[in-house]
Amino acid sequence: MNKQSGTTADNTPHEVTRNVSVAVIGAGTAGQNSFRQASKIKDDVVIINEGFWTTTCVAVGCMPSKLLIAAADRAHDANHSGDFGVHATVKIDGKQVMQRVRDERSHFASYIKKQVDSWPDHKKIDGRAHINEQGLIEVNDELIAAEQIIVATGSSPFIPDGWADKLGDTMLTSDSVFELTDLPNSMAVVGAGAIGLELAQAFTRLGVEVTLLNRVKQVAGLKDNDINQKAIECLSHELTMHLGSKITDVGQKVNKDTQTAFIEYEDSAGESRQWQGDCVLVATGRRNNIKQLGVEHLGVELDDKNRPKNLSKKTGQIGDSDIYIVGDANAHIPLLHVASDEGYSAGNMVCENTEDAYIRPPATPFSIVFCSPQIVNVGMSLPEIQEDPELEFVIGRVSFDNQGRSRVMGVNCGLLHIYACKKTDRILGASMVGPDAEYIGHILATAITNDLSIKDMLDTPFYHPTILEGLRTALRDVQDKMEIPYQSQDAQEDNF
Ligand SMILES: Cc1cc2nc3c(=O)[nH]c(=O)nc-3n(C[C@H](O)[C@H](O)[C@H](O)COP(=O)(O)OP(=O)(O)OC[C@H]3O[C@@H](n4cnc5c(N)ncnc54)[C@H](O)[C@@H]3O)c2cc1C
Ligand SMILES: NC(=O)c1ccc[n+]([C@@H]2O[C@H](COP(=O)([O-])OP(=O)(O)OC[C@H]3O[C@@H](n4cnc5c(N)ncnc54)[C@H](O)[C@@H]3O)[C@@H](O)[C@H]2O)c1
Repeated sequence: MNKQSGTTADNTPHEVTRNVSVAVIGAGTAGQNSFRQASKIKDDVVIINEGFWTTTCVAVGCMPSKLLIAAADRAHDANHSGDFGVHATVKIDGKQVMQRVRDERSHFASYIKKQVDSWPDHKKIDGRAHINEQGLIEVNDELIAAEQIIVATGSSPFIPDGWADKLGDTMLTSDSVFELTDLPNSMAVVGAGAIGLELAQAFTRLGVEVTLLNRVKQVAGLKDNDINQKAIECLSHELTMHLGSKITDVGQKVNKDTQTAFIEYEDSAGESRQWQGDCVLVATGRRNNIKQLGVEHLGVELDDKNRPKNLSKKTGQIGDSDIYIVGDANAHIPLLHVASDEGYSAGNMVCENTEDAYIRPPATPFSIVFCSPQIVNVGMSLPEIQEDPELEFVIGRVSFDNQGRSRVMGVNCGLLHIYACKKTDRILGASMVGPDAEYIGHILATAITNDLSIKDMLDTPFYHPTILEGLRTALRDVQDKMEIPYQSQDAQEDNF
């Protein structure tokens, strides 16, 4: 790829302006990790980024969303303390809520900024990169020939065709919602994936009148029907959801200085309905930023969903080429820890850092949605297990509706399914909605990653009274269904 000249766009030079060993495109979590690792060994590494250098996670993703949820949870606890005989009067200051989200975000961003500021200026290029037909990188007035390229361009909110124009200023996405200076009175959230659920519930808890619409009767993409039904039941206690709705039109009505958004939809019974309110948060998925980049000029083939073919899930390398596609850009698993690991691995690969480099194996699939109760998936999904005729499996279950500590805390709604292999006594996967699911998920991910047996797990102490005892109940149920008589205790006995 070391070509010295080429046909370039009108505003870029026809001669190569610099030759580098490695070019990283995109300075989010994945790109920054790649750059840091590659720079440990090679001096001629550049990183090109358009927009903020403080990562999607910190600027418009994981952190501001969790900050909003933190405020919402405070409001929820205060509003529901009456059940415990503790009566509080709650006043929500929307301006202060949103200001704290941004102030704390700035705090997190300052660490990243400090790191980025420490990198030499000549290695950082602020601009939008494009790969031309010669495989050279065009950015601003530069034409860069790179021996190896790491693409870490992330993903962006997907907005259905025409909605941005029709909704105008009444449309929000996760890119703009954290810039609100006050809480709206009412909001529709479209999409019941991770973003839609987390934000719809958070705004509801903060007193916004929220209506959540989703195309299918499924939340958080849950693939286990029982867990999906339970999640819908638990979330419906406080969230107005219209699942299985088909949106037929969106728009805004302008009346003097005020704008109102509307959504026309057919509900799950086929009835035509209209929603009206202050704004619409579009959370209909994200798409990887790759289509316009020109990776096809590097010999990368994309499938019909714009996912690169021949992707190494360990390093992001495309076949045995000099191209790596990491993080959300490869649309494999668009989560922070995956972007971080892939970026780190690719950075080590390109500089052949065999000294202190450890290329991590692909992580056990693991996701958490931070709604209440939380939704967690670990390892293989139920359909994946069912598709494999070799896998003889049982499903161990526990309900959290009457689980001791969950009831004590007033968070007793939930269900955990553990899928376990009869032949190997190992956990294949799990799906859950319930309290403390983030911790239960981590224990299950550790068990799968480290090949622990059900027996190993049951030999581990479970403290009483904890919500985690629910996990033990499900493990005992697995054991019972496998007919392995390690500990013949009644699976439900430790509910209290
Ligand atoms: C609201 C929200 C909440 C989330 N919550 C969680 C969570 O709780 N847990 C979790 O694990 N994940 C969460 N995620 C997902 C997580 O944020 C992403 O998986 C992760 O940030 C992706 O990192 P990345 O490095 O791949 O991309 P990014 O951080 O997006 O970096 C990509 C960079 O490339 C730049 N770029 C794009 N195209 C070009 C180009 N042509 N030239 C130059 N630069 C370019 C972009 O501007 C950007 O700066 C959340 C996401 C959102 C939106
Ligand atoms: N806690 C977390 O880990 C976390 C939090 C937020 C985001 N994320 C990441 O961000 C990614 C994107 O999240 P997301 O929630 O935007 O996407 P998603 O793909 O998970 O969910 C989108 C939802 O929108 C629905 N939808 C799509 N088009 C629609 C339409 N026209 N009308 C009604 N419903 C429609 C889909 O049925 C789906 O339920 C996630 O996959 C995840 O990787 C993770």
